[in-house]
Amino acid sequence: MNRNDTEPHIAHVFRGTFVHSTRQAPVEILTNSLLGVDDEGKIAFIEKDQDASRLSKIWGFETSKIKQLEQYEFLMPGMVDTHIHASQYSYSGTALDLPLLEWLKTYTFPVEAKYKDLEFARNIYTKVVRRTLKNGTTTACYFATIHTDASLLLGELADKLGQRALVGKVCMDCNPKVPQYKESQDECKKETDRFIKELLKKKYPNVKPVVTPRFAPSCSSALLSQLGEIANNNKLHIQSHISENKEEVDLVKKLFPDCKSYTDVYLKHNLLTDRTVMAHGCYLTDEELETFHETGSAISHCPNSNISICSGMLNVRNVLNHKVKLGLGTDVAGGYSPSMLDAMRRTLDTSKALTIQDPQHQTLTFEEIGNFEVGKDFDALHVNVCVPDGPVDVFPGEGPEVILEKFLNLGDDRNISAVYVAGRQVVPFPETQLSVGTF
Ligand SMILES: O=c1[nH]c(=O)c2nc[nH]c2[nH]1
Ligand SMILES: [Zn+2]
Repeated sequence: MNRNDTEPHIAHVFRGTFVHSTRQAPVEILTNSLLGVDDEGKIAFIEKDQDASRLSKIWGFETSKIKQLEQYEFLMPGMVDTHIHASQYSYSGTALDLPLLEWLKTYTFPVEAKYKDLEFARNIYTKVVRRTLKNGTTTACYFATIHTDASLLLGELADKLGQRALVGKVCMDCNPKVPQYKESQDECKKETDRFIKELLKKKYPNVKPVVTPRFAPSCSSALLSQLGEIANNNKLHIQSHISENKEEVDLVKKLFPDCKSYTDVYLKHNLLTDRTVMAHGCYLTDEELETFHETGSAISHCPNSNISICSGMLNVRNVLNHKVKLGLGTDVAGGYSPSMLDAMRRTLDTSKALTIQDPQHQTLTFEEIGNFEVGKDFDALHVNVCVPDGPVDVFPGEGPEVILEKFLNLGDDRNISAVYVAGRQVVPFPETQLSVGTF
């Protein structure tokens, strides 16, 4: 039963409570268990405690090295932010007083135009990667800006700080209201090719490019076609926005009169694939949701943003009934919080608001939050619900279910004592990374 030397070795073993979700059970809590992570960052085993000495022989670790989690501590899967604008982080928490199209013109485009300056970009991109990691985002699907070099820098920083990321150089060749912030169709294509080539050349293990048309109103039909082709030829992920706000949906109807719906615009340009993530989708019809299901495209639900800039309320229950893949996103800075705990809470708030409007609506419960399975990368949060002066109080008799629910509803980054991505501990930050650069 002993292992040979060519097999990976065990890097960490934890004993205690592990929270995960499986296909059968949205939330499963394993108590008194052992979880081993190998030196390739993969979960090697999850077993009951009493097997410690047998496991130590099989896997060749010393039982004295087991890290014991205490009563109010547990490990849970890292959180995935499926939609966040790294470039908008500088003004998150402000500028929430305009609807989408005016918000873009007034706040967003002028700020994004500044990312031509790489030092400006370095400061904000360092901060957003650190802030999201500290809040437990182990994977982020980022929009950057139209600038290739700054977008490459975001990829470099995510790699250096240890976050798993998809990074998108934003593509837009139409911007009548702020014409200085766009590229020509030709530049967009060339720069997207360069961005993909240079990012892939770095061979970062956990950072990859994602093809990123901003949204249909900022892209010509020719550009959308080219981006569809690039994504499909290179088997890359695609991200964009869809049906966020009513004015935007009407605008798309005018701009693409030959398409029968917003979804049809992306479908016709080969942008709906099983690697596509579209943010929002508040106004998608049942027929459009069927197209999402058929193409395997996913929706990123961004409830903070949807409420903050008064866009709409996505009926997640209906999306799930259509068996469309769904993830959650912060949509910083339309959403004001960089925390995925906030995204989970707002998801439930929105669902409850829909129930208030229509008591027949079936309110959501805790969403699927990722899972730990043997062979999966160990992207995990070490949670401690009981930290001095923290946001949560615990009381006698509270078991792991209550402790988990309190963390999800009341916890914050003070309760996230460590973050692991692919087995590497990335939070707390190493001493060498403690200085953050300029203001
Ligand atoms: O919430 C949003 N943020 C954006 O930056 C954006 N661009 C197009 N559509 C958008 N929606
Ligand atoms: Zn967005």
